[in-house]
Amino acid sequence: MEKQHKIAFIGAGAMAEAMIAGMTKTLYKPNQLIVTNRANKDRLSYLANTYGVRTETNKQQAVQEADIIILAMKPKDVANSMAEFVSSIREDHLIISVLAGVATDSIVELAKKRVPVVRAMPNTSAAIGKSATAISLGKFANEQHLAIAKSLFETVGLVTVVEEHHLHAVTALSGSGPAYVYYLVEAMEKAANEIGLESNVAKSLILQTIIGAAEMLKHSPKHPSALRKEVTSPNGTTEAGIRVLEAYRYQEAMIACIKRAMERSIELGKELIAMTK
Ligand SMILES: NC(=O)C1=CN([C@@H]2O[C@H](COP(=O)(O)OP(=O)(O)OC[C@H]3O[C@@H](n4cnc5c(N)ncnc54)[C@H](O)[C@@H]3O)[C@@H](O)[C@H]2O)C=CC1
Ligand SMILES: O=C(O)[C@@H]1CCC=N1
Repeated sequence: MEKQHKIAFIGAGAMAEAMIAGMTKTLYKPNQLIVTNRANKDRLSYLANTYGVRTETNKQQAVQEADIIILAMKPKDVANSMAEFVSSIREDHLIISVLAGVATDSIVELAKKRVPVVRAMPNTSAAIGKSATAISLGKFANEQHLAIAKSLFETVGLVTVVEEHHLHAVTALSGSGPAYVYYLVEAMEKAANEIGLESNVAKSLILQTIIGAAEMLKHSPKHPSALRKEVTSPNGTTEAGIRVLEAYRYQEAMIACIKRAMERSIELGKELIAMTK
């Protein structure tokens, strides 16, 4: 039987919870997960009560007990956080970082050891096993570490392996991606309200429309633009609506959004390097 890894989460926010929710629904027993955060004990109690995971306020203790350390704090907090448990990091640990923008080399430097690091970019759909996660290896990580990280993230969705420099793009696209979809839904809900639909009716219609379109994208061999054209009758309602989106440069806005998110990922990595110099 495969070894049951003990996993210490350092950081217990939105992303950690999404992973914990997904992981405890599948391969992991709650007692394999030890969760720590900066100081919020109520948050730890909530996670213990909701998922049955163990919580720990002593990060050194959590790290010592674990085989895998998952870094899940904000990028700006990683240096201070790792300083709290650096003496407990061993070279036989596997560190998995989900931090946006932060290079594996920066994590190795903060660990002050030749420790294997896997950098991952999941998204919050991990909570329901639907994350799109990309991972890449740091300089001391090998194929075995990759396999461990891959199987961990496969419990919460799809996993793809990319070269590390591509993780900035991945972060902008699929790490932040759920927020772009939620933003669209928010706009659709506002519109529905303004054109007089009752909110419950609108919600279920919007939800089914998004799910239906996503399933079409998944199962149809057609390009998204072909699927769009099938909805767009000449001189019909969709064409009239899309003309407005074009006037507002909707596609250009989305492209600019994703490019700016990618730039921000690069900035976050550089800000950490500047902070730790
Ligand atoms: N929220 C998302 O959709 C995604 C987030 N990420 C990455 O995940 C990381 C966490 O993001 P969120 O969960 O959204 O943030 P969050 O703000 O919800 O959670 C951050 C957590 O870090 C903890 N923390 C801060 N300083 C600490 C310290 N010194 N020691 C231990 N814990 C400490 C906080 O107590 C909190 O539990 C970020 O680096 C982000 O780039 C990656 C993919 C998606
Ligand atoms: O907004 C952020 O920085 C994080 C990374 C990807 C999603 N949330």
